[in-house]
Amino acid sequence: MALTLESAARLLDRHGLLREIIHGDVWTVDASDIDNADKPFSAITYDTRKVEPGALLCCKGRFKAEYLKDVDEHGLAAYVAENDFSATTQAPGLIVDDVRKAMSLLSAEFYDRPQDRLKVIGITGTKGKTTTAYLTQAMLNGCSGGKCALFSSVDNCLDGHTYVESDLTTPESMDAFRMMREAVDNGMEHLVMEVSSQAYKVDRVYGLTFDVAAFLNISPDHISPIEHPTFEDYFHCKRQIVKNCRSLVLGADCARADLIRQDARHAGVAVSTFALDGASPADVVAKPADTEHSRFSIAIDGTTIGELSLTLDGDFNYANAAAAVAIARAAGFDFGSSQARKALHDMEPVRIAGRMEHFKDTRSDTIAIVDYAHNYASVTALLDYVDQRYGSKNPEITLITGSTGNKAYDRRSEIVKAAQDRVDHLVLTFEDTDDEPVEQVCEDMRNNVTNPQLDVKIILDRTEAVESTVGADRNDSQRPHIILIIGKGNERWFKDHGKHIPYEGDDRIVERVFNLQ
Ligand SMILES: CC(=O)N[C@H]1[C@@H](OP(=O)(O)OP(=O)(O)OC[C@H]2O[C@@H](n3ccc(=O)[nH]c3=O)[C@H](O)[C@@H]2O)O[C@H](CO)[C@@H](O)[C@@H]1O[C@H](C)C(=O)N[C@@H](C)C(=O)N[C@H](CCC(=O)O)C(=O)O
Ligand SMILES: Nc1ncnc2c1ncn2[C@@H]1O[C@H](COP(=O)(O)OP(=O)(O)OP(=O)(O)O)[C@@H](O)[C@H]1O
Repeated sequence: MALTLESAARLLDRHGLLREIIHGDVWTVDASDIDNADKPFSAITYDTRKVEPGALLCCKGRFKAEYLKDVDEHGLAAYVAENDFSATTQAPGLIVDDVRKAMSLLSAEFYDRPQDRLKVIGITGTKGKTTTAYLTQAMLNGCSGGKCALFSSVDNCLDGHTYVESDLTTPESMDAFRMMREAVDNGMEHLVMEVSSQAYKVDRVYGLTFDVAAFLNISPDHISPIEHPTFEDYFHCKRQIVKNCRSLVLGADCARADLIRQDARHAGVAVSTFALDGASPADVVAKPADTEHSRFSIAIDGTTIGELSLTLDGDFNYANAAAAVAIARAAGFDFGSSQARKALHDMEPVRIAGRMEHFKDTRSDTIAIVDYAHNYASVTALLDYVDQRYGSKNPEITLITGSTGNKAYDRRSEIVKAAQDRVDHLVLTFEDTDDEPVEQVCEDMRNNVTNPQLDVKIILDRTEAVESTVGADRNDSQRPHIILIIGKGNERWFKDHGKHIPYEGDDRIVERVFNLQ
């Protein structure tokens, strides 16, 4: 059904969000007092620069009245806001208590509730969201003939096969519902999406019920004045997914799993679990099938359904694969049938640019790994992998890392804490920032080093940091070398003072220096 001023007002009122409608001198809660209240809006936007005749505008975030300067000439039909802008526009205003919640509800209606036509899967957790989302999409795509869409922090995919770089982990609600509509129109039946803590903090998924939600793990991250003031707030935001789903998949080893189970009990939501073998008991378990940990078997309810060998290395990625199996099962996939082997097989080739990418030098015994680890949990997982896979060769390990400026301050100590007793050399370098000087971020990290044996260098220019470390002459060295370059993945830009600045990319620099291009 088309969205009109009348139906928008009714919807907002039903959700207790509508204060009043203001149009010139008219203040009312009855939309029929406003001319054209039954005329469908032609478009919906949160950006005045995109207003077209007949559009509904949501004024959210750090919106300023001055943005409304030309909107009447562009034909604005109405706006939704927490403030009265009748002094700046002649369009009627739906004045609400919370514009972000209003925007989510209105966008869903404007796009004709595409979520009702999709099986929607939401994945949250501190680490593994993107990987689990890709693995789940591969499996659901395989069993549905390519009908699974994806919203992730790397790419969005609205047709099962075309991947377009994304801006946010979880899109703004309006963008999410617009993309869901496009996915439905493209014939998609499933949507797998990452759900960040910010998504709940700023109501990007308000009113959305996930058919299946996954809560992978939780550890401190994203703590800063512009993200979450405390770990409690970060965790609280993520926990909202539990009461907004029909079925929950939970990492059996997730910290504070008991609290998440309580949330699920209170919400009447069924819980199933996944884990790596040897940890907590779980419904879906991944267990190494060889000593190299390059193959794992997957068991559901104690019965092995098959084995898989992922292109993505690392035990943690098999935990992510077990999560994907548990998610697909909760979404209704029948692993009891002969399809189980194919489902596991569908996950094997999944690669995610910039995650666990290995590069072998042809001239020395050196391996460089480009990965997206950037907090305590992921750096620990990465070093556990290095230990498990290469530890017997006693390699010399160098870690090249920075940490983001202006936010996630806890990472500066946590990355150092995870690495300082497990690597030989630490190279601190550029990472995304806003206006905080990168020198300061690197100095903060250096000040967290307490291991006097650790060789620490600051090389602010990231290209130089990677080039000089990867290109160092190692011909005389007795030990093999592992160089871990983390935190940027395959990103081809830096964020600096709110702008994207082109960057060659960690992976490409390694390929160039190793002569692999
Ligand atoms: C805190 C937050 O959620 N900020 C997001 C938000 O900003 P905002 O609403 O304040 O928007 P703004 O850019 O200040 O502008 C205010 C409004 O004025 C409008 N405008 C602006 C200019 C104009 O001429 N006319 C006009 O109408 C803008 O379209 C906007 O709607 O809306 C923007 C797009 O609409 C987002 O890009 C932006 O995310 C910022 C950039 C961001 O990076 N946030 C991070 C913290 C984030 O969300 N991260 C999470 C987690 C990542 C993880 O887990 O690793 C994520 O989900 O990505
Ligand atoms: N299950 C896991 N446990 C611990 N570390 C993991 C796990 N899965 C992935 N990692 C590590 O975290 C990094 C990021 O993985 P991924 O992108 O899948 O997580 P994410 O939750 O989407 O992260 P972010 O929120 O930072 O985008 C990987 O490069 C790897 O180092």
